[in-house]
Amino acid sequence: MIEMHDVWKTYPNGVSALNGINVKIDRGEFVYVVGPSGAGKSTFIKLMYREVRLTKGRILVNGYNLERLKEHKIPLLRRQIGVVFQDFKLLPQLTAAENVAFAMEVIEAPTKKIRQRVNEVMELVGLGDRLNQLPNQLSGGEQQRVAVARAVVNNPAVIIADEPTGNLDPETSWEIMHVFKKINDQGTTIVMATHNKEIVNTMKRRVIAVEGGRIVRDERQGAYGYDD
Ligand SMILES: Nc1ncnc2c1ncn2[C@@H]1O[C@H](COP(=O)(O)OP(=O)(O)OP(=O)(O)O)[C@@H](O)[C@H]1O
Repeated sequence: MIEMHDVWKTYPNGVSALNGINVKIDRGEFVYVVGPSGAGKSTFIKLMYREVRLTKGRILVNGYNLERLKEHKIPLLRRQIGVVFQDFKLLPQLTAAENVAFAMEVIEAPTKKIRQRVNEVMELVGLGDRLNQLPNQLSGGEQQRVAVARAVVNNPAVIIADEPTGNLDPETSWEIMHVFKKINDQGTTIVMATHNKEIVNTMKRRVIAVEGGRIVRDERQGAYGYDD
């Protein structure tokens, strides 16, 4: 599903964010990426959807070699990857349902299919009764559910989430995690960078720890492993 072979990333300012990453993530896995601030977690996951370009090495995502990928094929790659951010990134002038529908409109899905699928994923995230609210009429947890619905609406093979519970209180964080678990149970691969110790320690999934741009730990049923 996702393979990195000796991947290095140096930013234009000279910061060496990743220093020789080797990893293989299989279809259907649920992977936490942990590590201290500035360790390279965001860089690691941004490489997976080509938000960041590597300096050296090779990355394969669902059969696509990311460095060889022609510009016009990038939408094809992105369709197979759903992304969830810490700050939700919803379009403020669109309703919850319209935010989710937008992700299908850009791939030119038929209108009828959009309506049906939007209802389905809004139910999946537990917001079947909030379709017409604007983001600022929703709580943080509800906004993140909309963002998760938007990420899954095109049936991606993988969801990449960067600190998705970072702005949420503990109870709301757990509600969001249950949504991610449900999506993973349906076969979608999930890669999540997080500082949430309690969630990582309770869920007991694969944990990849990054420090100084290197993978220092990779455990099947791992623990968070840091004090913060
Ligand atoms: N666009 C950029 N330009 C230059 N340096 C960057 C850029 N993005 C990240 N860095 C640097 O790369 C290193 C790794 O950053 P990254 O954001 O990947 O870490 P992180 O583990 O996700 O941190 P955090 O937990 O604080 O989000 C840091 O030294 C950071 O300052």
